[in-house]
Amino acid sequence: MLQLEGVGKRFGGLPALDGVGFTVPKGQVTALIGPNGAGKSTLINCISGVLAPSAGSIRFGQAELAGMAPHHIARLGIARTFQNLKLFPRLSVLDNVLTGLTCEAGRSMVMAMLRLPYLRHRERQLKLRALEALDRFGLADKAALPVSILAYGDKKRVELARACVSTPRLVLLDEPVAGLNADETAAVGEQLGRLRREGQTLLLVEHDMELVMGLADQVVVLDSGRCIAAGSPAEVRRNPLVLEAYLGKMEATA
Ligand SMILES: Nc1ncnc2c1ncn2[C@@H]1O[C@H](COP(=O)(O)OP(=O)(O)OP(=O)(O)O)[C@@H](O)[C@H]1O
Repeated sequence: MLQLEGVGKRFGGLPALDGVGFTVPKGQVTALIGPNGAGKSTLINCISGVLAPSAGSIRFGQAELAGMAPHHIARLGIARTFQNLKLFPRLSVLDNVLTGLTCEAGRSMVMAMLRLPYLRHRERQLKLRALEALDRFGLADKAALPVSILAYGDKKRVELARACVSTPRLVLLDEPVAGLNADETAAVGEQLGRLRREGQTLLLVEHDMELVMGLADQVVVLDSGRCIAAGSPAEVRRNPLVLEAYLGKMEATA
């Protein structure tokens, strides 16, 4: 579904990504792991169009994503969450989730000004979908609240609902449980597990190894901008390069 080949990204001459290549198969969960500064967020930003890669190819079906604008990439069916939340603090929870449907709603802006009955019906449909998405992530009772008053864990779930509301072909998740307590992590893990069972293709960046190992079909390991391993969770877990580069470091700091 998503195919990366030789992806590179330089910041002021320094390589953050160097020749990264792997495939994200349809209907599977691919986890991207690696120590701090390995280049995981940079890669997610290159795939979603926030950054243009300096080299290589990122193919999504027939489309080449490298250098494409984020809104074009979103329109192809790729949604994402952010490591540092990017919600609209002045909007309600429901309206934040509705922004995940702008690709579908935007086309009818001019018609919306005409207040045609069809459009009022369409608006209701979009609201219903947003409410359904909130319900799936256990937030239906908070729909009308300003998002700014929500606890951090709830805000993370609003981002997930916004990413999933458009039923995207691929969801990119940048550290969905970072900063959550054990109960909140378990709840999000359960919700991601449900998405997986429903056949949602996910590319997940996460430091929580328990979540990664329980959820991923394939694990890709980055270290200093390079892909050093890829395989099933069991294969990656016993790969000496990974143990040295990543898990070893974690144990050393534990
Ligand atoms: N906008 C930027 N300008 C300059 N350097 C950057 C920029 N963004 C990232 N980098 C550098 O690129 C490298 C990769 O960073 P990145 O945030 O992608 O790593 P990461 O694997 O996501 O780390 P973490 O797990 O801590 O989030 C780091 O050395 C970082 O300092």
